[in-house]
Amino acid sequence: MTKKVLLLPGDGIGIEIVAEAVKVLQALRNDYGLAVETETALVGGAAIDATGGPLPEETLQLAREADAVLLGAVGGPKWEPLDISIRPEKGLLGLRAGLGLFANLRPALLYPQLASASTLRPEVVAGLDIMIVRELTGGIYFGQPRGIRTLENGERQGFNTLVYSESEVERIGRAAFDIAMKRNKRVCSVDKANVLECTELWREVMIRVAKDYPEVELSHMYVDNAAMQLVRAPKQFDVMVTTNMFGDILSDEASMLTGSIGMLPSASLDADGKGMYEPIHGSAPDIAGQGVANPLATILSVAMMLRYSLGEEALAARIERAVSRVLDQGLRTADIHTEGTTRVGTARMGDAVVAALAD
Ligand SMILES: NC(=O)C1=CN([C@@H]2O[C@H](COP(=O)(O)OP(=O)(O)OC[C@H]3O[C@@H](n4cnc5c(N)ncnc54)[C@H](O)[C@@H]3O)[C@@H](O)[C@H]2O)C=CC1
Ligand SMILES: CC(C)CC(=O)C(=O)O
Ligand SMILES: [Mg+2]
Repeated sequence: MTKKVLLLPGDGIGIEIVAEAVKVLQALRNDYGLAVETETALVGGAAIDATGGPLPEETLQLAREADAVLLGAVGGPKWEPLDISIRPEKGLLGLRAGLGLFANLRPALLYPQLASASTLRPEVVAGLDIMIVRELTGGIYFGQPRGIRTLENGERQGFNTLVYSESEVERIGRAAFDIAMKRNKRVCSVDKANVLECTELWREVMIRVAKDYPEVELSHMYVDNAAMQLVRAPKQFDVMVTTNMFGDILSDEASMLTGSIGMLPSASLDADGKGMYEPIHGSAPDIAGQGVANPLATILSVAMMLRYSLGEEALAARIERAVSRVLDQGLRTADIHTEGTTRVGTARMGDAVVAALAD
């Protein structure tokens, strides 16, 4: 049966990188038997400009009806501060919550060809393969109350609330342990349980969940130490499970160990495996429109889509091999360019991946 994929390019480089991912999807449809049809809808700043709001009801409905969603990125200076293309009531966070996408998988995998592009020494990152499992629909990004209020003395005060219920922690814990069972059977839960009661509960629940996975070794780490350990000895980690905000920050950090934030894909899954797929980076207004953004994180997000939502493992592996192949050819966008390699733009990188699908 033909699967439906909803494309949400969004803003800034989102438009450029999704165009390259679409080339890959089209090649898989034309030449490799992928039964897929795509539709495109508005989200983020583009939707604000066209309809007055960042998440039109029609977009949410199309996303619900689709088998999977591919998102570029949203936001930009035009819609900041307090970027309304992202905020929980309706923007990107509203889309994630509206689809129930509580489990965000962010694999920090080093392609060996990019060892010299990593911020760490090649011997420290060789073989790096971490799966960051980030809780995506709770925590401080969603907690109530929130806002900016004026105190009696006239001073203004900003406030946000970190909230997790046991069931929210348990389901993300189970997602992380299930993934660990298919990997090296080690989960490191990252919290700040020495200061925040909310994450004291998080730790308790993780310990409880671990009892159902006797083969998996559970460890705990405070987030400040985890941030340091990631740049000291990242290969100590297999699966890291953490809160929405900590996972947001740690995954951007981990991306640089793989060469660039332009290399990290992600899958955001609901309880039934339906998902939205997106690079972990944002709309990169500083390079938008220049044709230099790295499309590989988005193309690798298509591979995750094929694996997790469309049941096409062989085609997912084909994309990942193609990415490896273009790196073998020495092709690099500016963010991963190193001496002796060939600098290419966004479109040429996308075309090269399409050509390498045949290998
Ligand atoms: N999922 C989403 O839609 C996200 C949206 N944002 C939004 O994006 C906008 C920009 O946010 P920033 O904090 O600047 O984060 P960003 O991730 O957009 O950019 C950070 C830095 O990484 C570079 N970069 C990002 N992706 C790249 C790629 N594919 N190739 C080469 N270089 C790349 C950018 O040029 C920039 O120097 C903001 O409006 C923010 O709210 C931020 C993060 C995620
Ligand atoms: C809405 C933000 C949390 C976007 C972001 O930075 C991310 O998901 O990585
Ligand atoms: Mg982020």
